[in-house]
Amino acid sequence: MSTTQTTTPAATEAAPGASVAAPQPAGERRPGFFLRYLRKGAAVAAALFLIALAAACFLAPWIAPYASDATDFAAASQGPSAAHWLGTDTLGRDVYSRLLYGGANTLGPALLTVAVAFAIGVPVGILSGFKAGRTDQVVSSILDGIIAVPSTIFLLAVLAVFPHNIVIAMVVFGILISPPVAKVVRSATLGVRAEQYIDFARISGIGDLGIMWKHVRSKVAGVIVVQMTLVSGVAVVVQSGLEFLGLGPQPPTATWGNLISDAAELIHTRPWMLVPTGGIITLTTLALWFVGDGVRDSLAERWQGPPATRRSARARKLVANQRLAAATTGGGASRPSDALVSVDGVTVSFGHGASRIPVVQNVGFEVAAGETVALLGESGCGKSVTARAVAGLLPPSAHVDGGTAVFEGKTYELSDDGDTLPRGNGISMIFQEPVAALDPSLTVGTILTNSLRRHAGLDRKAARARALELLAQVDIRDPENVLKLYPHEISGGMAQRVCIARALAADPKFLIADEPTTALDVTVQAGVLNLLRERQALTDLAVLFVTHDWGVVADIADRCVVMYAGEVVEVGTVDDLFDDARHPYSRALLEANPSQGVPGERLAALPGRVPSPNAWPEGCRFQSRCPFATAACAAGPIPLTSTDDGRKVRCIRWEELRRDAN
Ligand SMILES: Nc1ncnc2c1ncn2[C@@H]1O[C@H](COP(=O)(O)OP(=O)(O)OP(=O)(O)O)[C@@H](O)[C@H]1O
Repeated sequence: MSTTQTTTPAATEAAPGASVAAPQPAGERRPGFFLRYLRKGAAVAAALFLIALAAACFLAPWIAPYASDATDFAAASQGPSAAHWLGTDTLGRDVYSRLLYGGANTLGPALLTVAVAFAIGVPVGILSGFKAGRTDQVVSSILDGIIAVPSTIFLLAVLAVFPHNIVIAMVVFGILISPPVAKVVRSATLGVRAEQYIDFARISGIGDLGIMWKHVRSKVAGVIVVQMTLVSGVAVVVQSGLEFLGLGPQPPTATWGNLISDAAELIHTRPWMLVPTGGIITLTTLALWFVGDGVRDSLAERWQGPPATRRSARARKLVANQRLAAATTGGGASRPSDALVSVDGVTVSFGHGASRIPVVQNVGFEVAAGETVALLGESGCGKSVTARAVAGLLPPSAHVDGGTAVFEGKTYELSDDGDTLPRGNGISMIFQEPVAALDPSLTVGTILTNSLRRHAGLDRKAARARALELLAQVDIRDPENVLKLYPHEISGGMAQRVCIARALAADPKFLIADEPTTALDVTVQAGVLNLLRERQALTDLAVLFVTHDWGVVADIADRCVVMYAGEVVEVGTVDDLFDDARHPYSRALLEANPSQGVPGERLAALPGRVPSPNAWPEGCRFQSRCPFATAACAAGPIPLTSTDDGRKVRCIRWEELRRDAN
């Protein structure tokens, strides 16, 4: 008897060696868009109503029981009957038939308004939100200027020039209503732009247009659909209002506005007339809104996954202990003489004008091919800002005030957008939240094959084959199955492996890893670090590893760059730092490291906190927390001194302190 074994997607993650990546429960696969929409009763009913209404209106000449202007004075002003389901008007015309004919005359121009508003508003909104900064400011000012135009007066002026031409009026209304649409789309785009998968796409070398098309469009689609339904409703109401005022097509042409106008004249004698004429507009508008909500929710559900989990403090402590033990057998590489990447003078500030504050100043480091350099320091020291400045992925509010990166002998001036950097097959990056770094609307297969087709120029079939290979290389079992999954359907550890696979797909020479294991479960972390080491050994990848975890440093790094309050305070090999840290901050950090603790003894704490960038003191920035600080430490800026043994330290007392300690 044969048995069939089923594996959950997360369980397909491999467990390399002893550092087993514990399987995590995967999310259930979600049904497709239409099935999700069909689960929403009100939205389905609304869509059916709108389809039936539109079909009936546009087929009115064939299905309406009477002609639009067929009069029957003998049956004038009657209520609903078998012959006239919604009654007749004062000329004996069938109200139901006129509603159908009027619907075609009303819905057509209203759809034109929507088409014009979105043809203008969507691209402008996406461009403005995505480019942000100066472009956004200019576009927003223009949009504000158009919004300030009193649209009703403008429409009346248009109708004065083109009397009763409701089509032109509604096209103009489409133009006038496009700025609010653009603003809503812009806001949604600004939110998407801040997502890590956009950074990931940028560091992969995808251009702005490609990112807007592949990653932004689908995320703002829900907002666009909701706006479309809202604008459609508004267009129907505005058009009917203009026709009600007698500014649209003249009687006997049937429009919903004209029908309401006729009914309003009989409000005292035959109030019933207002029910079908006003009711159809109300029902249409409501149905549009329900459809919009249903589409938006169905789109969003496609990539909504369970919230990301962070590992516990206890787990962090455990891994730090494990890794520190490993460090005692690890050897530190000496300072590289053949740096692949040489970063110098990185200075970044946030804010504008007088409130502009530097957060990173004059930071530099080198990384050789095959080397891992850890960028280390407490939270707020400027590690991520430095790493992002080098990758050209700073948020829009940040400004690069200076800095260069020499990469493979070529010098790049660092800039706010980093557009000139050799992204993709030069520099790549992986992030702290792996699931957030993967576009939730794309499957793992699409994410990887897009990257491969772009960078390696492979066709669809070859890209798929290479994607399978890459997944196998990052120790994912059953890659065939994983290719079909969405990011929310895989575990954090597997997502980080996919991110690494994607980063490696472009065959980069320099990988920036911004705390890539911090959000992962302790055992999964070890697997990811192993994987990075393996890939590095095979490809001679240079890695900048941002972390605040000495255990991780001991596990993976060759050298350390310790940062404090926006500047580098010490540079040395891992062994140098563990055996003979020279800056009091590095020493204090090591002493406060949980894995250094002696059982039964209180762990040394590092008192105080990193000063915020607007409160950096004159002189040594660590002075207020340093037990060895003297008046000289506050006298002026402390230089980063290179020592004879190839290390660097920013402390005027380091030699004296070292002598005292010995
Ligand atoms: N978007 C931002 N706007 C204003 N200030 C910011 C912004 N991002 C970072 N900063 C400031 O820049 C400084 C450096 O932050 P950064 O994130 O680089 O620190 P970090 O050492 O990487 O810390 P963590 O480990 O917590 O990420 C901090 O003072 C922080 O408050």
